[in-house]
Amino acid sequence: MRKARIIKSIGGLYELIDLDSNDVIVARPSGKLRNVKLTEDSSFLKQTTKKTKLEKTTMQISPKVGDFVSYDETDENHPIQEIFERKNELYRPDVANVDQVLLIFAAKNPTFSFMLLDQFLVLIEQAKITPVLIVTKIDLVTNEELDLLKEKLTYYNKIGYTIHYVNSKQKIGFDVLEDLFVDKVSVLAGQTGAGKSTFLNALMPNLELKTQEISKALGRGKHTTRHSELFLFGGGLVADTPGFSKLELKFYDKSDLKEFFIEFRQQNDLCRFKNKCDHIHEPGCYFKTPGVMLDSRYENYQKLYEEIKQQKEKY
Ligand SMILES: Nc1nc2c(ncn2[C@@H]2O[C@H](COP(=O)(O)OP(=O)(O)OP(=O)(O)O)[C@@H](O)[C@H]2O)c(=O)[nH]1
Ligand SMILES: [Zn+2]
Repeated sequence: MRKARIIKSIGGLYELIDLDSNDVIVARPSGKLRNVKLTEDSSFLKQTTKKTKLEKTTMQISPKVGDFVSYDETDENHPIQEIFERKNELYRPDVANVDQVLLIFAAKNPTFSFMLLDQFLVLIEQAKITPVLIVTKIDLVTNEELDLLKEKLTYYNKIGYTIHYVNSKQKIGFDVLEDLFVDKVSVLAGQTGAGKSTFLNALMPNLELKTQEISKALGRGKHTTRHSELFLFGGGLVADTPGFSKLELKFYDKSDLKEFFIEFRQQNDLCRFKNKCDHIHEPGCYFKTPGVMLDSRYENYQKLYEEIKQQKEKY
C-alpha cells in the first residue's frame, strides 16, 4: 500500500501524486473504499452529528481532490483503499485539506473594502484555513494613501495575519513570495478584477507555469461541471478555481460569530465576561474599549452580528 494525494478527478477516475515517488498515478476507488474512519475532531463529523455524542465513527465519504489516500500499487487499477482524515474541506472549489487561501485585494480598482476583508476572514476561519492577504495594485495609489492603508492593516498583522504588498505589473514585492506556494495547497480568492491572474502571472518566470495553465488555473476554461483540479505551482498545488465567490455567512446563532474574529478568541480572558460575552452590548466589555480593536473591524463585527440576528428573526 502506498500513500498519495488526489489532484484531479475525471469521471470516476482519479489522478494521484504518490507522496514518496512524486509519480502521477491514475486510480479508481475500490469497492472496499466504503468504510472510512473519521476521528472525533473532524469538521465533517461535527457538522453532521452536532448534537450526538461523538465517537470514532465509520461512515461513507467519496474521495475528492486534495484528499490523502492509500492505494494498492500491485493492482493495475491502483484502487484507492482508504481516505485519510481531512483537516478541512471546501465545496466551491471542491477541495479537501487546503493549507491557505490567498486573499487578493486591490489597493484601488476595485476600492479596498474592509467589510469585504472581514467577511472573507470569517469565512476562511470558519473553514479552518489560514488566510494570507495579498494587496495588489499598490502602484495605483499615492504613497500617502498606501501608508494609510498599511497603517490600518497593521492591526491585522498584530492579530496574526500575514500581509504582502505587490505591484504585479512591475513585479514589485515578489522577492519575498518565492516560497509562498511551497508544499502547500492554495486557493485564491478575491473580487473580480482584484488581480488574481495577473498576480499568478507575475510569479510565473520563477515558477514556470505556462500561460495556458494560468487561465485554466483560474477557471477561464470551459468548466461545465463542478469538477476541480489542483495544478503544480511554485513547489505546491493551486486550485483551478477561486474560492468563496459567494460571501454568505451562515450561522445558527449570532453568538457563534465571535469564534471567527480571532482576536476575541485570543484575548478572551481580557474580557471580564469571558465566554458569556458577545462583545456587543455588554457594558464594560474589554473589546469596546477605544483603541483595543480597529474601529472599522469592530463596526463590521457589530453589523454582521445584527445581520445574523435579523436573519434569524425572520423565521
Ligand atoms: N496597475 C496595476 N494593475 C494591475 C495589477 N494587478 C492587476 N492589474 C490589472 O487589473 C485588471 C484585473 O486583473 P486580473 O488579474 O484580470 O484580475 P482577476 O482577479 O483575475 O479578475 P477575475 O478574473 O475577473 O476574477 C487587469 O487589467 C490587470 O492588468 C497591479 O499590480 N497594478
Ligand atoms: Zn466582551
